[in-house]
Amino acid sequence: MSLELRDVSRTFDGKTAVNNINFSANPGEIIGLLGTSGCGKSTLLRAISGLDRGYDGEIAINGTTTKAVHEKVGFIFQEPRLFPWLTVLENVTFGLKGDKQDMTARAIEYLESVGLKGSEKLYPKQLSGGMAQRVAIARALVTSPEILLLDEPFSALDAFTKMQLQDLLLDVWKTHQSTIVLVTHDIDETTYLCDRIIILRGQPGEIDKEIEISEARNLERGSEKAAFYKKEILDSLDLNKQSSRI
Ligand SMILES: Nc1ncnc2c1ncn2[C@@H]1O[C@H](COP(=O)(O)OP(=O)(O)OP(=O)(O)O)[C@@H](O)[C@H]1O
Repeated sequence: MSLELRDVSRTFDGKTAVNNINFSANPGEIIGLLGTSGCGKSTLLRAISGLDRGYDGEIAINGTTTKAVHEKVGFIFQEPRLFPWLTVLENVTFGLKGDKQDMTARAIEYLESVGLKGSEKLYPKQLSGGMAQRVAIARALVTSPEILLLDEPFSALDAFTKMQLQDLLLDVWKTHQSTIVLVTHDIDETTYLCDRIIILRGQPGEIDKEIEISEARNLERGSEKAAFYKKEILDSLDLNKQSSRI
């Protein structure tokens, strides 16, 4: 599904958090939203998800303007937000409509696809951080979202688990081809995963730059080309003071 934001602004108690945001995502594209703390990244995701309707401007999903929570939009947060009293399997099937047996089979299939086969009966307190976030990914995917909104989904994880889950996300993306909007502070994550990176700056946050990764998902971690994009991003965020001193 495509996604388009037209002149989206959000004001809280007279203070503008994001101003005049315009961008679009084609079906199956992975868009990164990058910017320093407080520039309104999560505010934009909440508006796209329909959880917050207090914005100005328009958000169109597949060409249709909507302010409702769209059934084809899934959300993954920084913390897994699992119900502690439910098992892994019950967390994934929670709220699903339809035949219980079918839903259970579907949830098991998704748990398997995120590497959690055999963990269905565990409770959240028995899981590592990475396992819990895998459950959150399975729970988001089981509804077959066509637009997936990720708000710093891996930032609470150690570096190795983070890389494993980035690869897992790419695996599931290859199968489902969801359109993804990824909010992150991790520049390497954006160059590794995204087709385009939208850089927000300021308070209120505005789009400063859009960087297209022409070799999207063909940039190895640590490669020269990935470093080239990283420098471009750091420069545009004014986080490369050394280079301006030379
Ligand atoms: N519900 C709210 N009520 C009042 N102000 C809010 C609300 N939500 C966000 N804001 C304000 O909007 C601005 C943008 O916040 P937001 O959380 O979207 O930024 P962010 O870029 O996601 O930050 P971070 O990277 O630190 O998560 C901040 O000044 C924040 O205080």
